[in-house]
Formats: sequence, C-alpha cells, structure tokens
Amino acid sequence: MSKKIQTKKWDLVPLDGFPITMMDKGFVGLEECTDYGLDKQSRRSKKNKQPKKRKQSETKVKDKVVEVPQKKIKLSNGFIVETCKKITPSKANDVQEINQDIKKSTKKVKVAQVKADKVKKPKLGENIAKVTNLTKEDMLSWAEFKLPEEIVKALMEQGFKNPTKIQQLVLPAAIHGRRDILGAAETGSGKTLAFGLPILTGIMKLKEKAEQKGLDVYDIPFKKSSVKKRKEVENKKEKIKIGGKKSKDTRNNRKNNEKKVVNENIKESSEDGYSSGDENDESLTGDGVDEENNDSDFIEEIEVPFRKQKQPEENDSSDEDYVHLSDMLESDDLESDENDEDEVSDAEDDENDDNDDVDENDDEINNGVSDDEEDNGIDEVDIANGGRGCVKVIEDVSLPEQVMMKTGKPLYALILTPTRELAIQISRHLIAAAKYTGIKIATVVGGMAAVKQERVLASGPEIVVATPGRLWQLLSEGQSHLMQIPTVKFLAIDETDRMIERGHFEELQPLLERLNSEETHKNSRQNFVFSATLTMVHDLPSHMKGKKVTKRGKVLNRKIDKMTPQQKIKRLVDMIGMSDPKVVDITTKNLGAADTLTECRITCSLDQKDVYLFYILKRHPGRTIVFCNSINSVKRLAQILTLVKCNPLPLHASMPQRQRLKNLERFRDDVHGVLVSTDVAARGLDIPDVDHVIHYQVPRTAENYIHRSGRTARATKEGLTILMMEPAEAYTYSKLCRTLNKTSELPTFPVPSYQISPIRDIINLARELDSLIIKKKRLTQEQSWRERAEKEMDLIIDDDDVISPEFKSDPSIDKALKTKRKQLESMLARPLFPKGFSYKYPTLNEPNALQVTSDEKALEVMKKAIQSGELKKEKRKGKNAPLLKLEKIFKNKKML
Ligand SMILES: Nc1ncnc2c1ncn2[C@@H]1O[C@H](COP(=O)(O)OP(=O)(O)OP(=O)(O)O)[C@@H](O)[C@H]1O
Repeated sequence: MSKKIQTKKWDLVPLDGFPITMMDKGFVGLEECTDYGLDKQSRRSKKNKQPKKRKQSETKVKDKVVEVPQKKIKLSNGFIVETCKKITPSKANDVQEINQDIKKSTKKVKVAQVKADKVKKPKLGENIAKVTNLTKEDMLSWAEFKLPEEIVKALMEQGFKNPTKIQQLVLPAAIHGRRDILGAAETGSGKTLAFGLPILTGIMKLKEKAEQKGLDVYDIPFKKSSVKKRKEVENKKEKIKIGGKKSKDTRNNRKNNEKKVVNENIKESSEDGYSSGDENDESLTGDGVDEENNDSDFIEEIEVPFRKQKQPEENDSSDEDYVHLSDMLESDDLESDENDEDEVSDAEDDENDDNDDVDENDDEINNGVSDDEEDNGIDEVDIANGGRGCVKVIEDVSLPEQVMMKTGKPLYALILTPTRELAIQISRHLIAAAKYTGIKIATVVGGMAAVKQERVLASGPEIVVATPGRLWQLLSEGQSHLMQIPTVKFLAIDETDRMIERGHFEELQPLLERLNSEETHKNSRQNFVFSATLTMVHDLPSHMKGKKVTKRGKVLNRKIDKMTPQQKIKRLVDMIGMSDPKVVDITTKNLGAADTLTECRITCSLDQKDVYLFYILKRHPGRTIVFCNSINSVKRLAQILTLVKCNPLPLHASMPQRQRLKNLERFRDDVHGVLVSTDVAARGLDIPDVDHVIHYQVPRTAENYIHRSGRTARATKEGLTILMMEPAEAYTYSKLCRTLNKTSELPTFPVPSYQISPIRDIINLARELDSLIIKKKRLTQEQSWRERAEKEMDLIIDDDDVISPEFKSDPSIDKALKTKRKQLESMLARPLFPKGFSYKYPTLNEPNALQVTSDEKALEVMKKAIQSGELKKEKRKGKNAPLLKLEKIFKNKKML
C-alpha cells in the first residue's frame, strides 16, 4: 500500500454476515476511506481555488469535527484497523454539498431572475404598465358618474383619462338608473368597462349600505329604480282611481299630485338606486308633499344619439336601412310575445341551417383538408378535457337541491363569456379596475385545473367570470359559492349574440333557468348584455327557401322567413329575463366594425392563397392575425408558414389551454408576430397594436367577419383587414356583403404581379416539403402502431407481413427531404425584395402602377390605393362630364 494511501483516514466496515470461507483465507476486515484529503489546503489542486465563502463554510465544518481515531492496529495481511468514537464525515462530501449549495443558490438566483422577468411580463389581458402622468384633475370627465375614488384611482393609473363613448352613455343609466343595459358598440370600444364599472360600483355601494344599516347584504331588498318607479306610479294611479273625484279641476290636481308623488318617491329612494326595506315602505306611504322636482335621475335616462347624422357626401343609403336597437325595442314586434313564437323558432332553425349550408360550401374552400373536428361550435370542444368544454349537450342533469345559501361571502356578480381567453382577459381588466376596492374576481373556465378554481371559489370572490361549460360542471357538483347564483345582483353576458346561438352553449339555457328561478331575485338583478353584433341576422340559406320535397315525395311550400333583428333581440331579452332595458346602440352603418378600420380583399385562386399570404407577411411585416375556418386549415397553414420561416403561432380549440395562452402572450410580445387561429380568437380578445387581420378563408357569418376584423383598429387606433377570396367562395362573400349592407365590393389590395413569381417558387417548394414530411410521419406512425400492436397482442407475424426495412425508413423520402430543405433554405436566404428595387410595378389586382416605398405599411399602401381609385372614378366622371352635358342639351332640344 502506498504511503499516500496509508496517510488517509480509514473506517471499519462491519462484516456481519460475511462468508466465513473468506475469513479462512486471511480476510479479516474491510475499511472504507473516509477522508481522501481532497480539501487539504496544502494541496495544489484546482479545488483549492475555491471562493472565500466556500472556504469559510469548510472551516466551519472542520470546527465541528473534533473526534480523532483512537487506536491503529496493523494486521498481518497489511490491512490497518482503527477504531474511533465517531465517524468523521468526509470533507469531500462536504465540498460536494457546498458545491451543491452553491449550485442551488445560483439556480435559485436564476429562478428568481426568471421569475422576476416573468413578473415583469404582463399576462394576457393585463395592461402593459404605462407610466401615466395623469393627476386627479385630469380625471374630471369621470366625475359625473360618481364612481368610487378607488376605481377612479385605478383608471388613472391605467391612463384612462376619458370614458369611451359607450361608457359615457351606459354609466349614468347603469349606475344611477340601475337599468338593465342592452349595449351595442363597435369592436374595441371599451364595452368591458361599460359593464365592469357599474358592477364594481354597485358592489361597493351594496357593501357600504349593508355596513351603514347593519344589514346582511343578502337582506337588502334590491330594487331596480326603473321597476320601482313603474310600480309606484301604478300604485298611485290605482289609489287615485279609487278615491278620486271626477271633476275636471280635480283631475288636473290629480295629475299634478301624481307627478309630485313620482318625484317624491324617487327622491326618497336612495340616490344610488339601492334601497333598504325601510326606505321602500316609506316611499310607498308618501302622501305627495310638495317638493321641488330636483331629482330626475331615475325618471328618464340620458338621450342617446342613436342615429349617426348622414353626411351629405355619403351617397350610399346603407345607414338609412339600418335598424338600430332602439328602434327594435320600441317596435310592436317586441311587445307581442306569443304570436311570433313559431316564427322565432323557425328563424332559429334557419340560423343553424344557415351554418350547415355554409359548411357544405366550406368543404370546397378549405384547401382540400377535411375538417372533421370543425366547427359550428365544435371548435370549442376541449379534447384534452375529455370533450368537456363549451359545447356539451345537457341531458337530464339534476342539480343539487336549490337552497338559498348564505355563506357570509355573497356572490354579487356573474359574467359569462363564450371563450376561455376572453373570460381570462375580462377578469384581468376587472382586476385592474378593482385594484383598490378589495373586490375579488375569480375566473372559472375549462381546460384548467378545476381543483384550483374550486379553491379560489371557496375564498368567496364577489365576482365570477366564467365560460358556461365549466361553470355548469362546478354548479352540478354543488360548489357552495356558486349555489348563490340565483341571488346574484348583477349578470353580464358578453358577446351575447354568440352565447345564445342555438347549439353552441347548451349549458346556457339551464344556467339561465337557474338564474331566473326566483322571481324576486330575477326582478332585482341588474343585467348587462353586450356585443358589437347584437342585431345582425343572416340571410336564409338557399335550401331553406322556396319549396321542400319530403322523403315521401310530397312538395311543401315553406313559409320560412328570415329572423328579424327585432325577433332576435326579443328572444334575447326574454331568455335573460331583462326588464325595461336601456338601449345603448352606437353602432353605425359599419355594423359593429370600427370607423378606423380599413377593409380590402385579395381575389386569387385557392392554390395562390398561400403565396399571397406569404407576400403580405414578408412585404408588410407587422403584428398579424390570420383567421381560418377550421382547425385543420390552421394546422396546415402553420406548418407551411413554419417551413418558410414566418414563425407562426397556432391557436385552436384542440390545443392544450396552457399552450393557447402561451401563444397568445408570445404573439402579444412580438411586433412581427403571426397568429394563425380559428374563430376561437375572433371575439373580444384585446391584444394591443395588431396591424393586420387576414381572413384566409371567407368567414362563415357576417358576425365572424366583424369580430375577426375587430382584433385590429381597437381603441381609436387604425388597422387593416384583408379578406382572401377564391372563386368557390364567391357565394359566401356575396352573402357576407349583403348582410353587412355593403353597397360596393371591398376594394382590392394592390399586389405586384412580378413580385409574386419568386414567392410562388418558395411556397411550392415548401408545400412539396410539407407533403414529404406528412408522408414520413405517416410511415413512422404506421410502423410504430404495428410494432405496438404486435407487442400488446403477442402476435407472431408471417414473413410476408413483416415490413421490409427499406419501407420502414424509405431512404428516398429522407433524401428528398434533405435536398428540398437545403433548396428552400437557400431560396429563403436570398432577399425577397432586393434593395434598389424601384417599387414601381404593375399590379395584378390593380392594373395601374402604384408608387410604394420600401418601408411602407400595408395600411398606407391600401389607403393610397383607395385614394387613387377614388381619384380615377372622379377623373372618369370628369372626362364624361362634357359628353353628358352635350347629351343633356341634345335631349332638351329634342323635347322642344
Ligand atoms: N376609458 C378608456 N380609455 C382608454 N382606453 C380604454 C378605456 N376603456 C377601455 N379602454 C381600452 O380599450 C381597449 C378595448 O376595450 P374592450 O376590450 O373593452 O373593447 P370591446 O368593446 O369589449 O371590444 P370587443 O367588441 O372586441 O370585445 C382595451 O385595451 C381597454 O383597456
């Protein structure tokens, strides 16, 4: 044994159970080296160059070890046996531990850093922290709504100096009038806070009232002033009828009295529209003492400028034909209820069949990819969650017995949305506004752990923002906080038209039944119904019109009419249980699209769509959403765009929820991000500064067109939407234009024809590569499936059935893949739009040359094109003017 080894510290290893035979051969014992001396200061090893900190901790360890070996016995066979009271832990291990400690601490620092980075990054729906220099004085335009200070402070921090138009019109009626609201305004106009602020304010006032009066919130008789006002007037009328005299004079007096009583009662009701039981009683017994009519808050709401004044230069009459919500609610259509039941349900059928019809059509337009999962609501199915998502057929579900739950933490408000992302976004918008109020908001959506959501619900949040599927699930399981749903004081349904579409949210009907199960609570609940497309109705599909031949060959004359907007709204009001809703409709002839949106189209063959899309993405980079009609189209397009290095972020309903949110956040953080999505992202998503929305396929409904397009041009910003259309989509396109009251076609986006050919080569190559990849994938899948099946079933395969090795990994495919990949890489490495390029070109869609500078935005290009188109029209008119004049003179002469 070398000297080196001898100097080491050795420890005895017990030999219990060791074979005796070995002992016979002179084997007496075993020792283990407990100290390799790696930490010795004298040694010139790299390990000696340890940071100070490490050395310190080592010395500490050293200090701890005081035991030294007591006896050393050298055995005849050369082994050394030594005894010691305590085993000194190896310093080598210490070093290791220390190293681990250091690693751990650096890891911790890194994790903390990553966490800090994450903290800095706002989540979806969170406002990117702006530094606003707003002061309290700047917020004066909010003063008239008497919002609580805490809310104004939060709005100030977000830089919301003024209310948006819809907020301006909704807040007085909602906060002071406590009216139900039917709100329609263009996309991106701030509808979320138009219902969010009254809800937050209402909750704060309710809490305050309960505290002041020492009442339980549950016990506050919660009357809507509008309902109360009507009842009071009716009561008074009744009283006067019984006891009043018939003379003219007294009738006049009575009229005056009536007026006074109304005013007085209104004055007596609390200013905020919430009343305690005492107040209510007092008001009913009021004798009509003369008082000044100084509180007209609840008598009439602020007049809403419903109709946009027609500009003299506007020569289309679309706004004339446009029926506003206010017109609808005043119309007789809404007042009659029973007679039009059948018509309504027929019209509903049509709406559904309309979709079916388009589906048939759509099979031709989805690039030949079959859309099994698609859509008609199926887009909402959460496959990862066992199909449990927004679409579920409710059959004989018995809910736990309805009991009036008093958990001590009332559920004040329920907000329903059609998609999970929207629910999350709304929650975050409300959380930001409620920052200083202490109001808690919970999000209940599918695709995420239900347990977590249950835990949050157990803490008793005042507001729940939910999608119908998960909400119904938790309610069915008897979640105690949700059992208070029938007593909620506020209900908001965002994107309501989508929510009530038949076949889309089967859970909504039973949910509404549950919400409306108690008449008193239903009547006192304040309802908010919002969408940009509340009034839009579709044309009947062709197969629904005219005659129908039954299976037995009988010819039926169908009397199916298109659902009127009035019927649609009436159905909605009835379904939700609204009473005397205040209508705020500020949509214009654009039918829900923002005024700042520039619309255009690209007409090309189906085969060319990818080419034109690639051109737009490369030539005009910017934050772009590409909408497809089906999940399969999204997958295919995302694959092609990945191959041509556009870094697309796919988004569709069969993706895991986490990935969906991640992709949305990545998209938000990338100024050149490309989101390829189904209509799951069409509604409500508020991603700032989206430059372009591209409809890769003509959307199935006009609503979808409006909502998809509304992802750009938000909150007064400008944006561009491009509709890509191939010949087979012409019918859907014309239907879309009809529903949108378009009197002229969408203008064409200018694309230079000669710039397209190199791009076409790239796309063709990418497609070839894509089909090779799919082929290879299929082969691999098939092979692994066979192998698994063989294993599982313990099959013995005939020689004939064995896959030949060259078929297993087709070398020709691999080779072709390699070459094509290389080819594509080199093509992509070349500049697509070389410098020095004049940018003067004849365009395919716009035959006249256009001046485009290299860094021009697509929006600018389009605006120029529209302008030059207008100019040309004017010119043409100008050119023909003398001729027309002559013709007129000639005609006049003839007449004479
Ligand atoms: N008073 C305000 N001042 C400035 N910005 C506001 C104000 N209110 C809301 N916003 C911002 O406007 C944007 C659009 O708001 P919101 O998402 O509520 O629009 P929306 O009308 O619901 O749109 P959509 O119809 O697409 O759902 C959001 O980024 C929001 O933060």
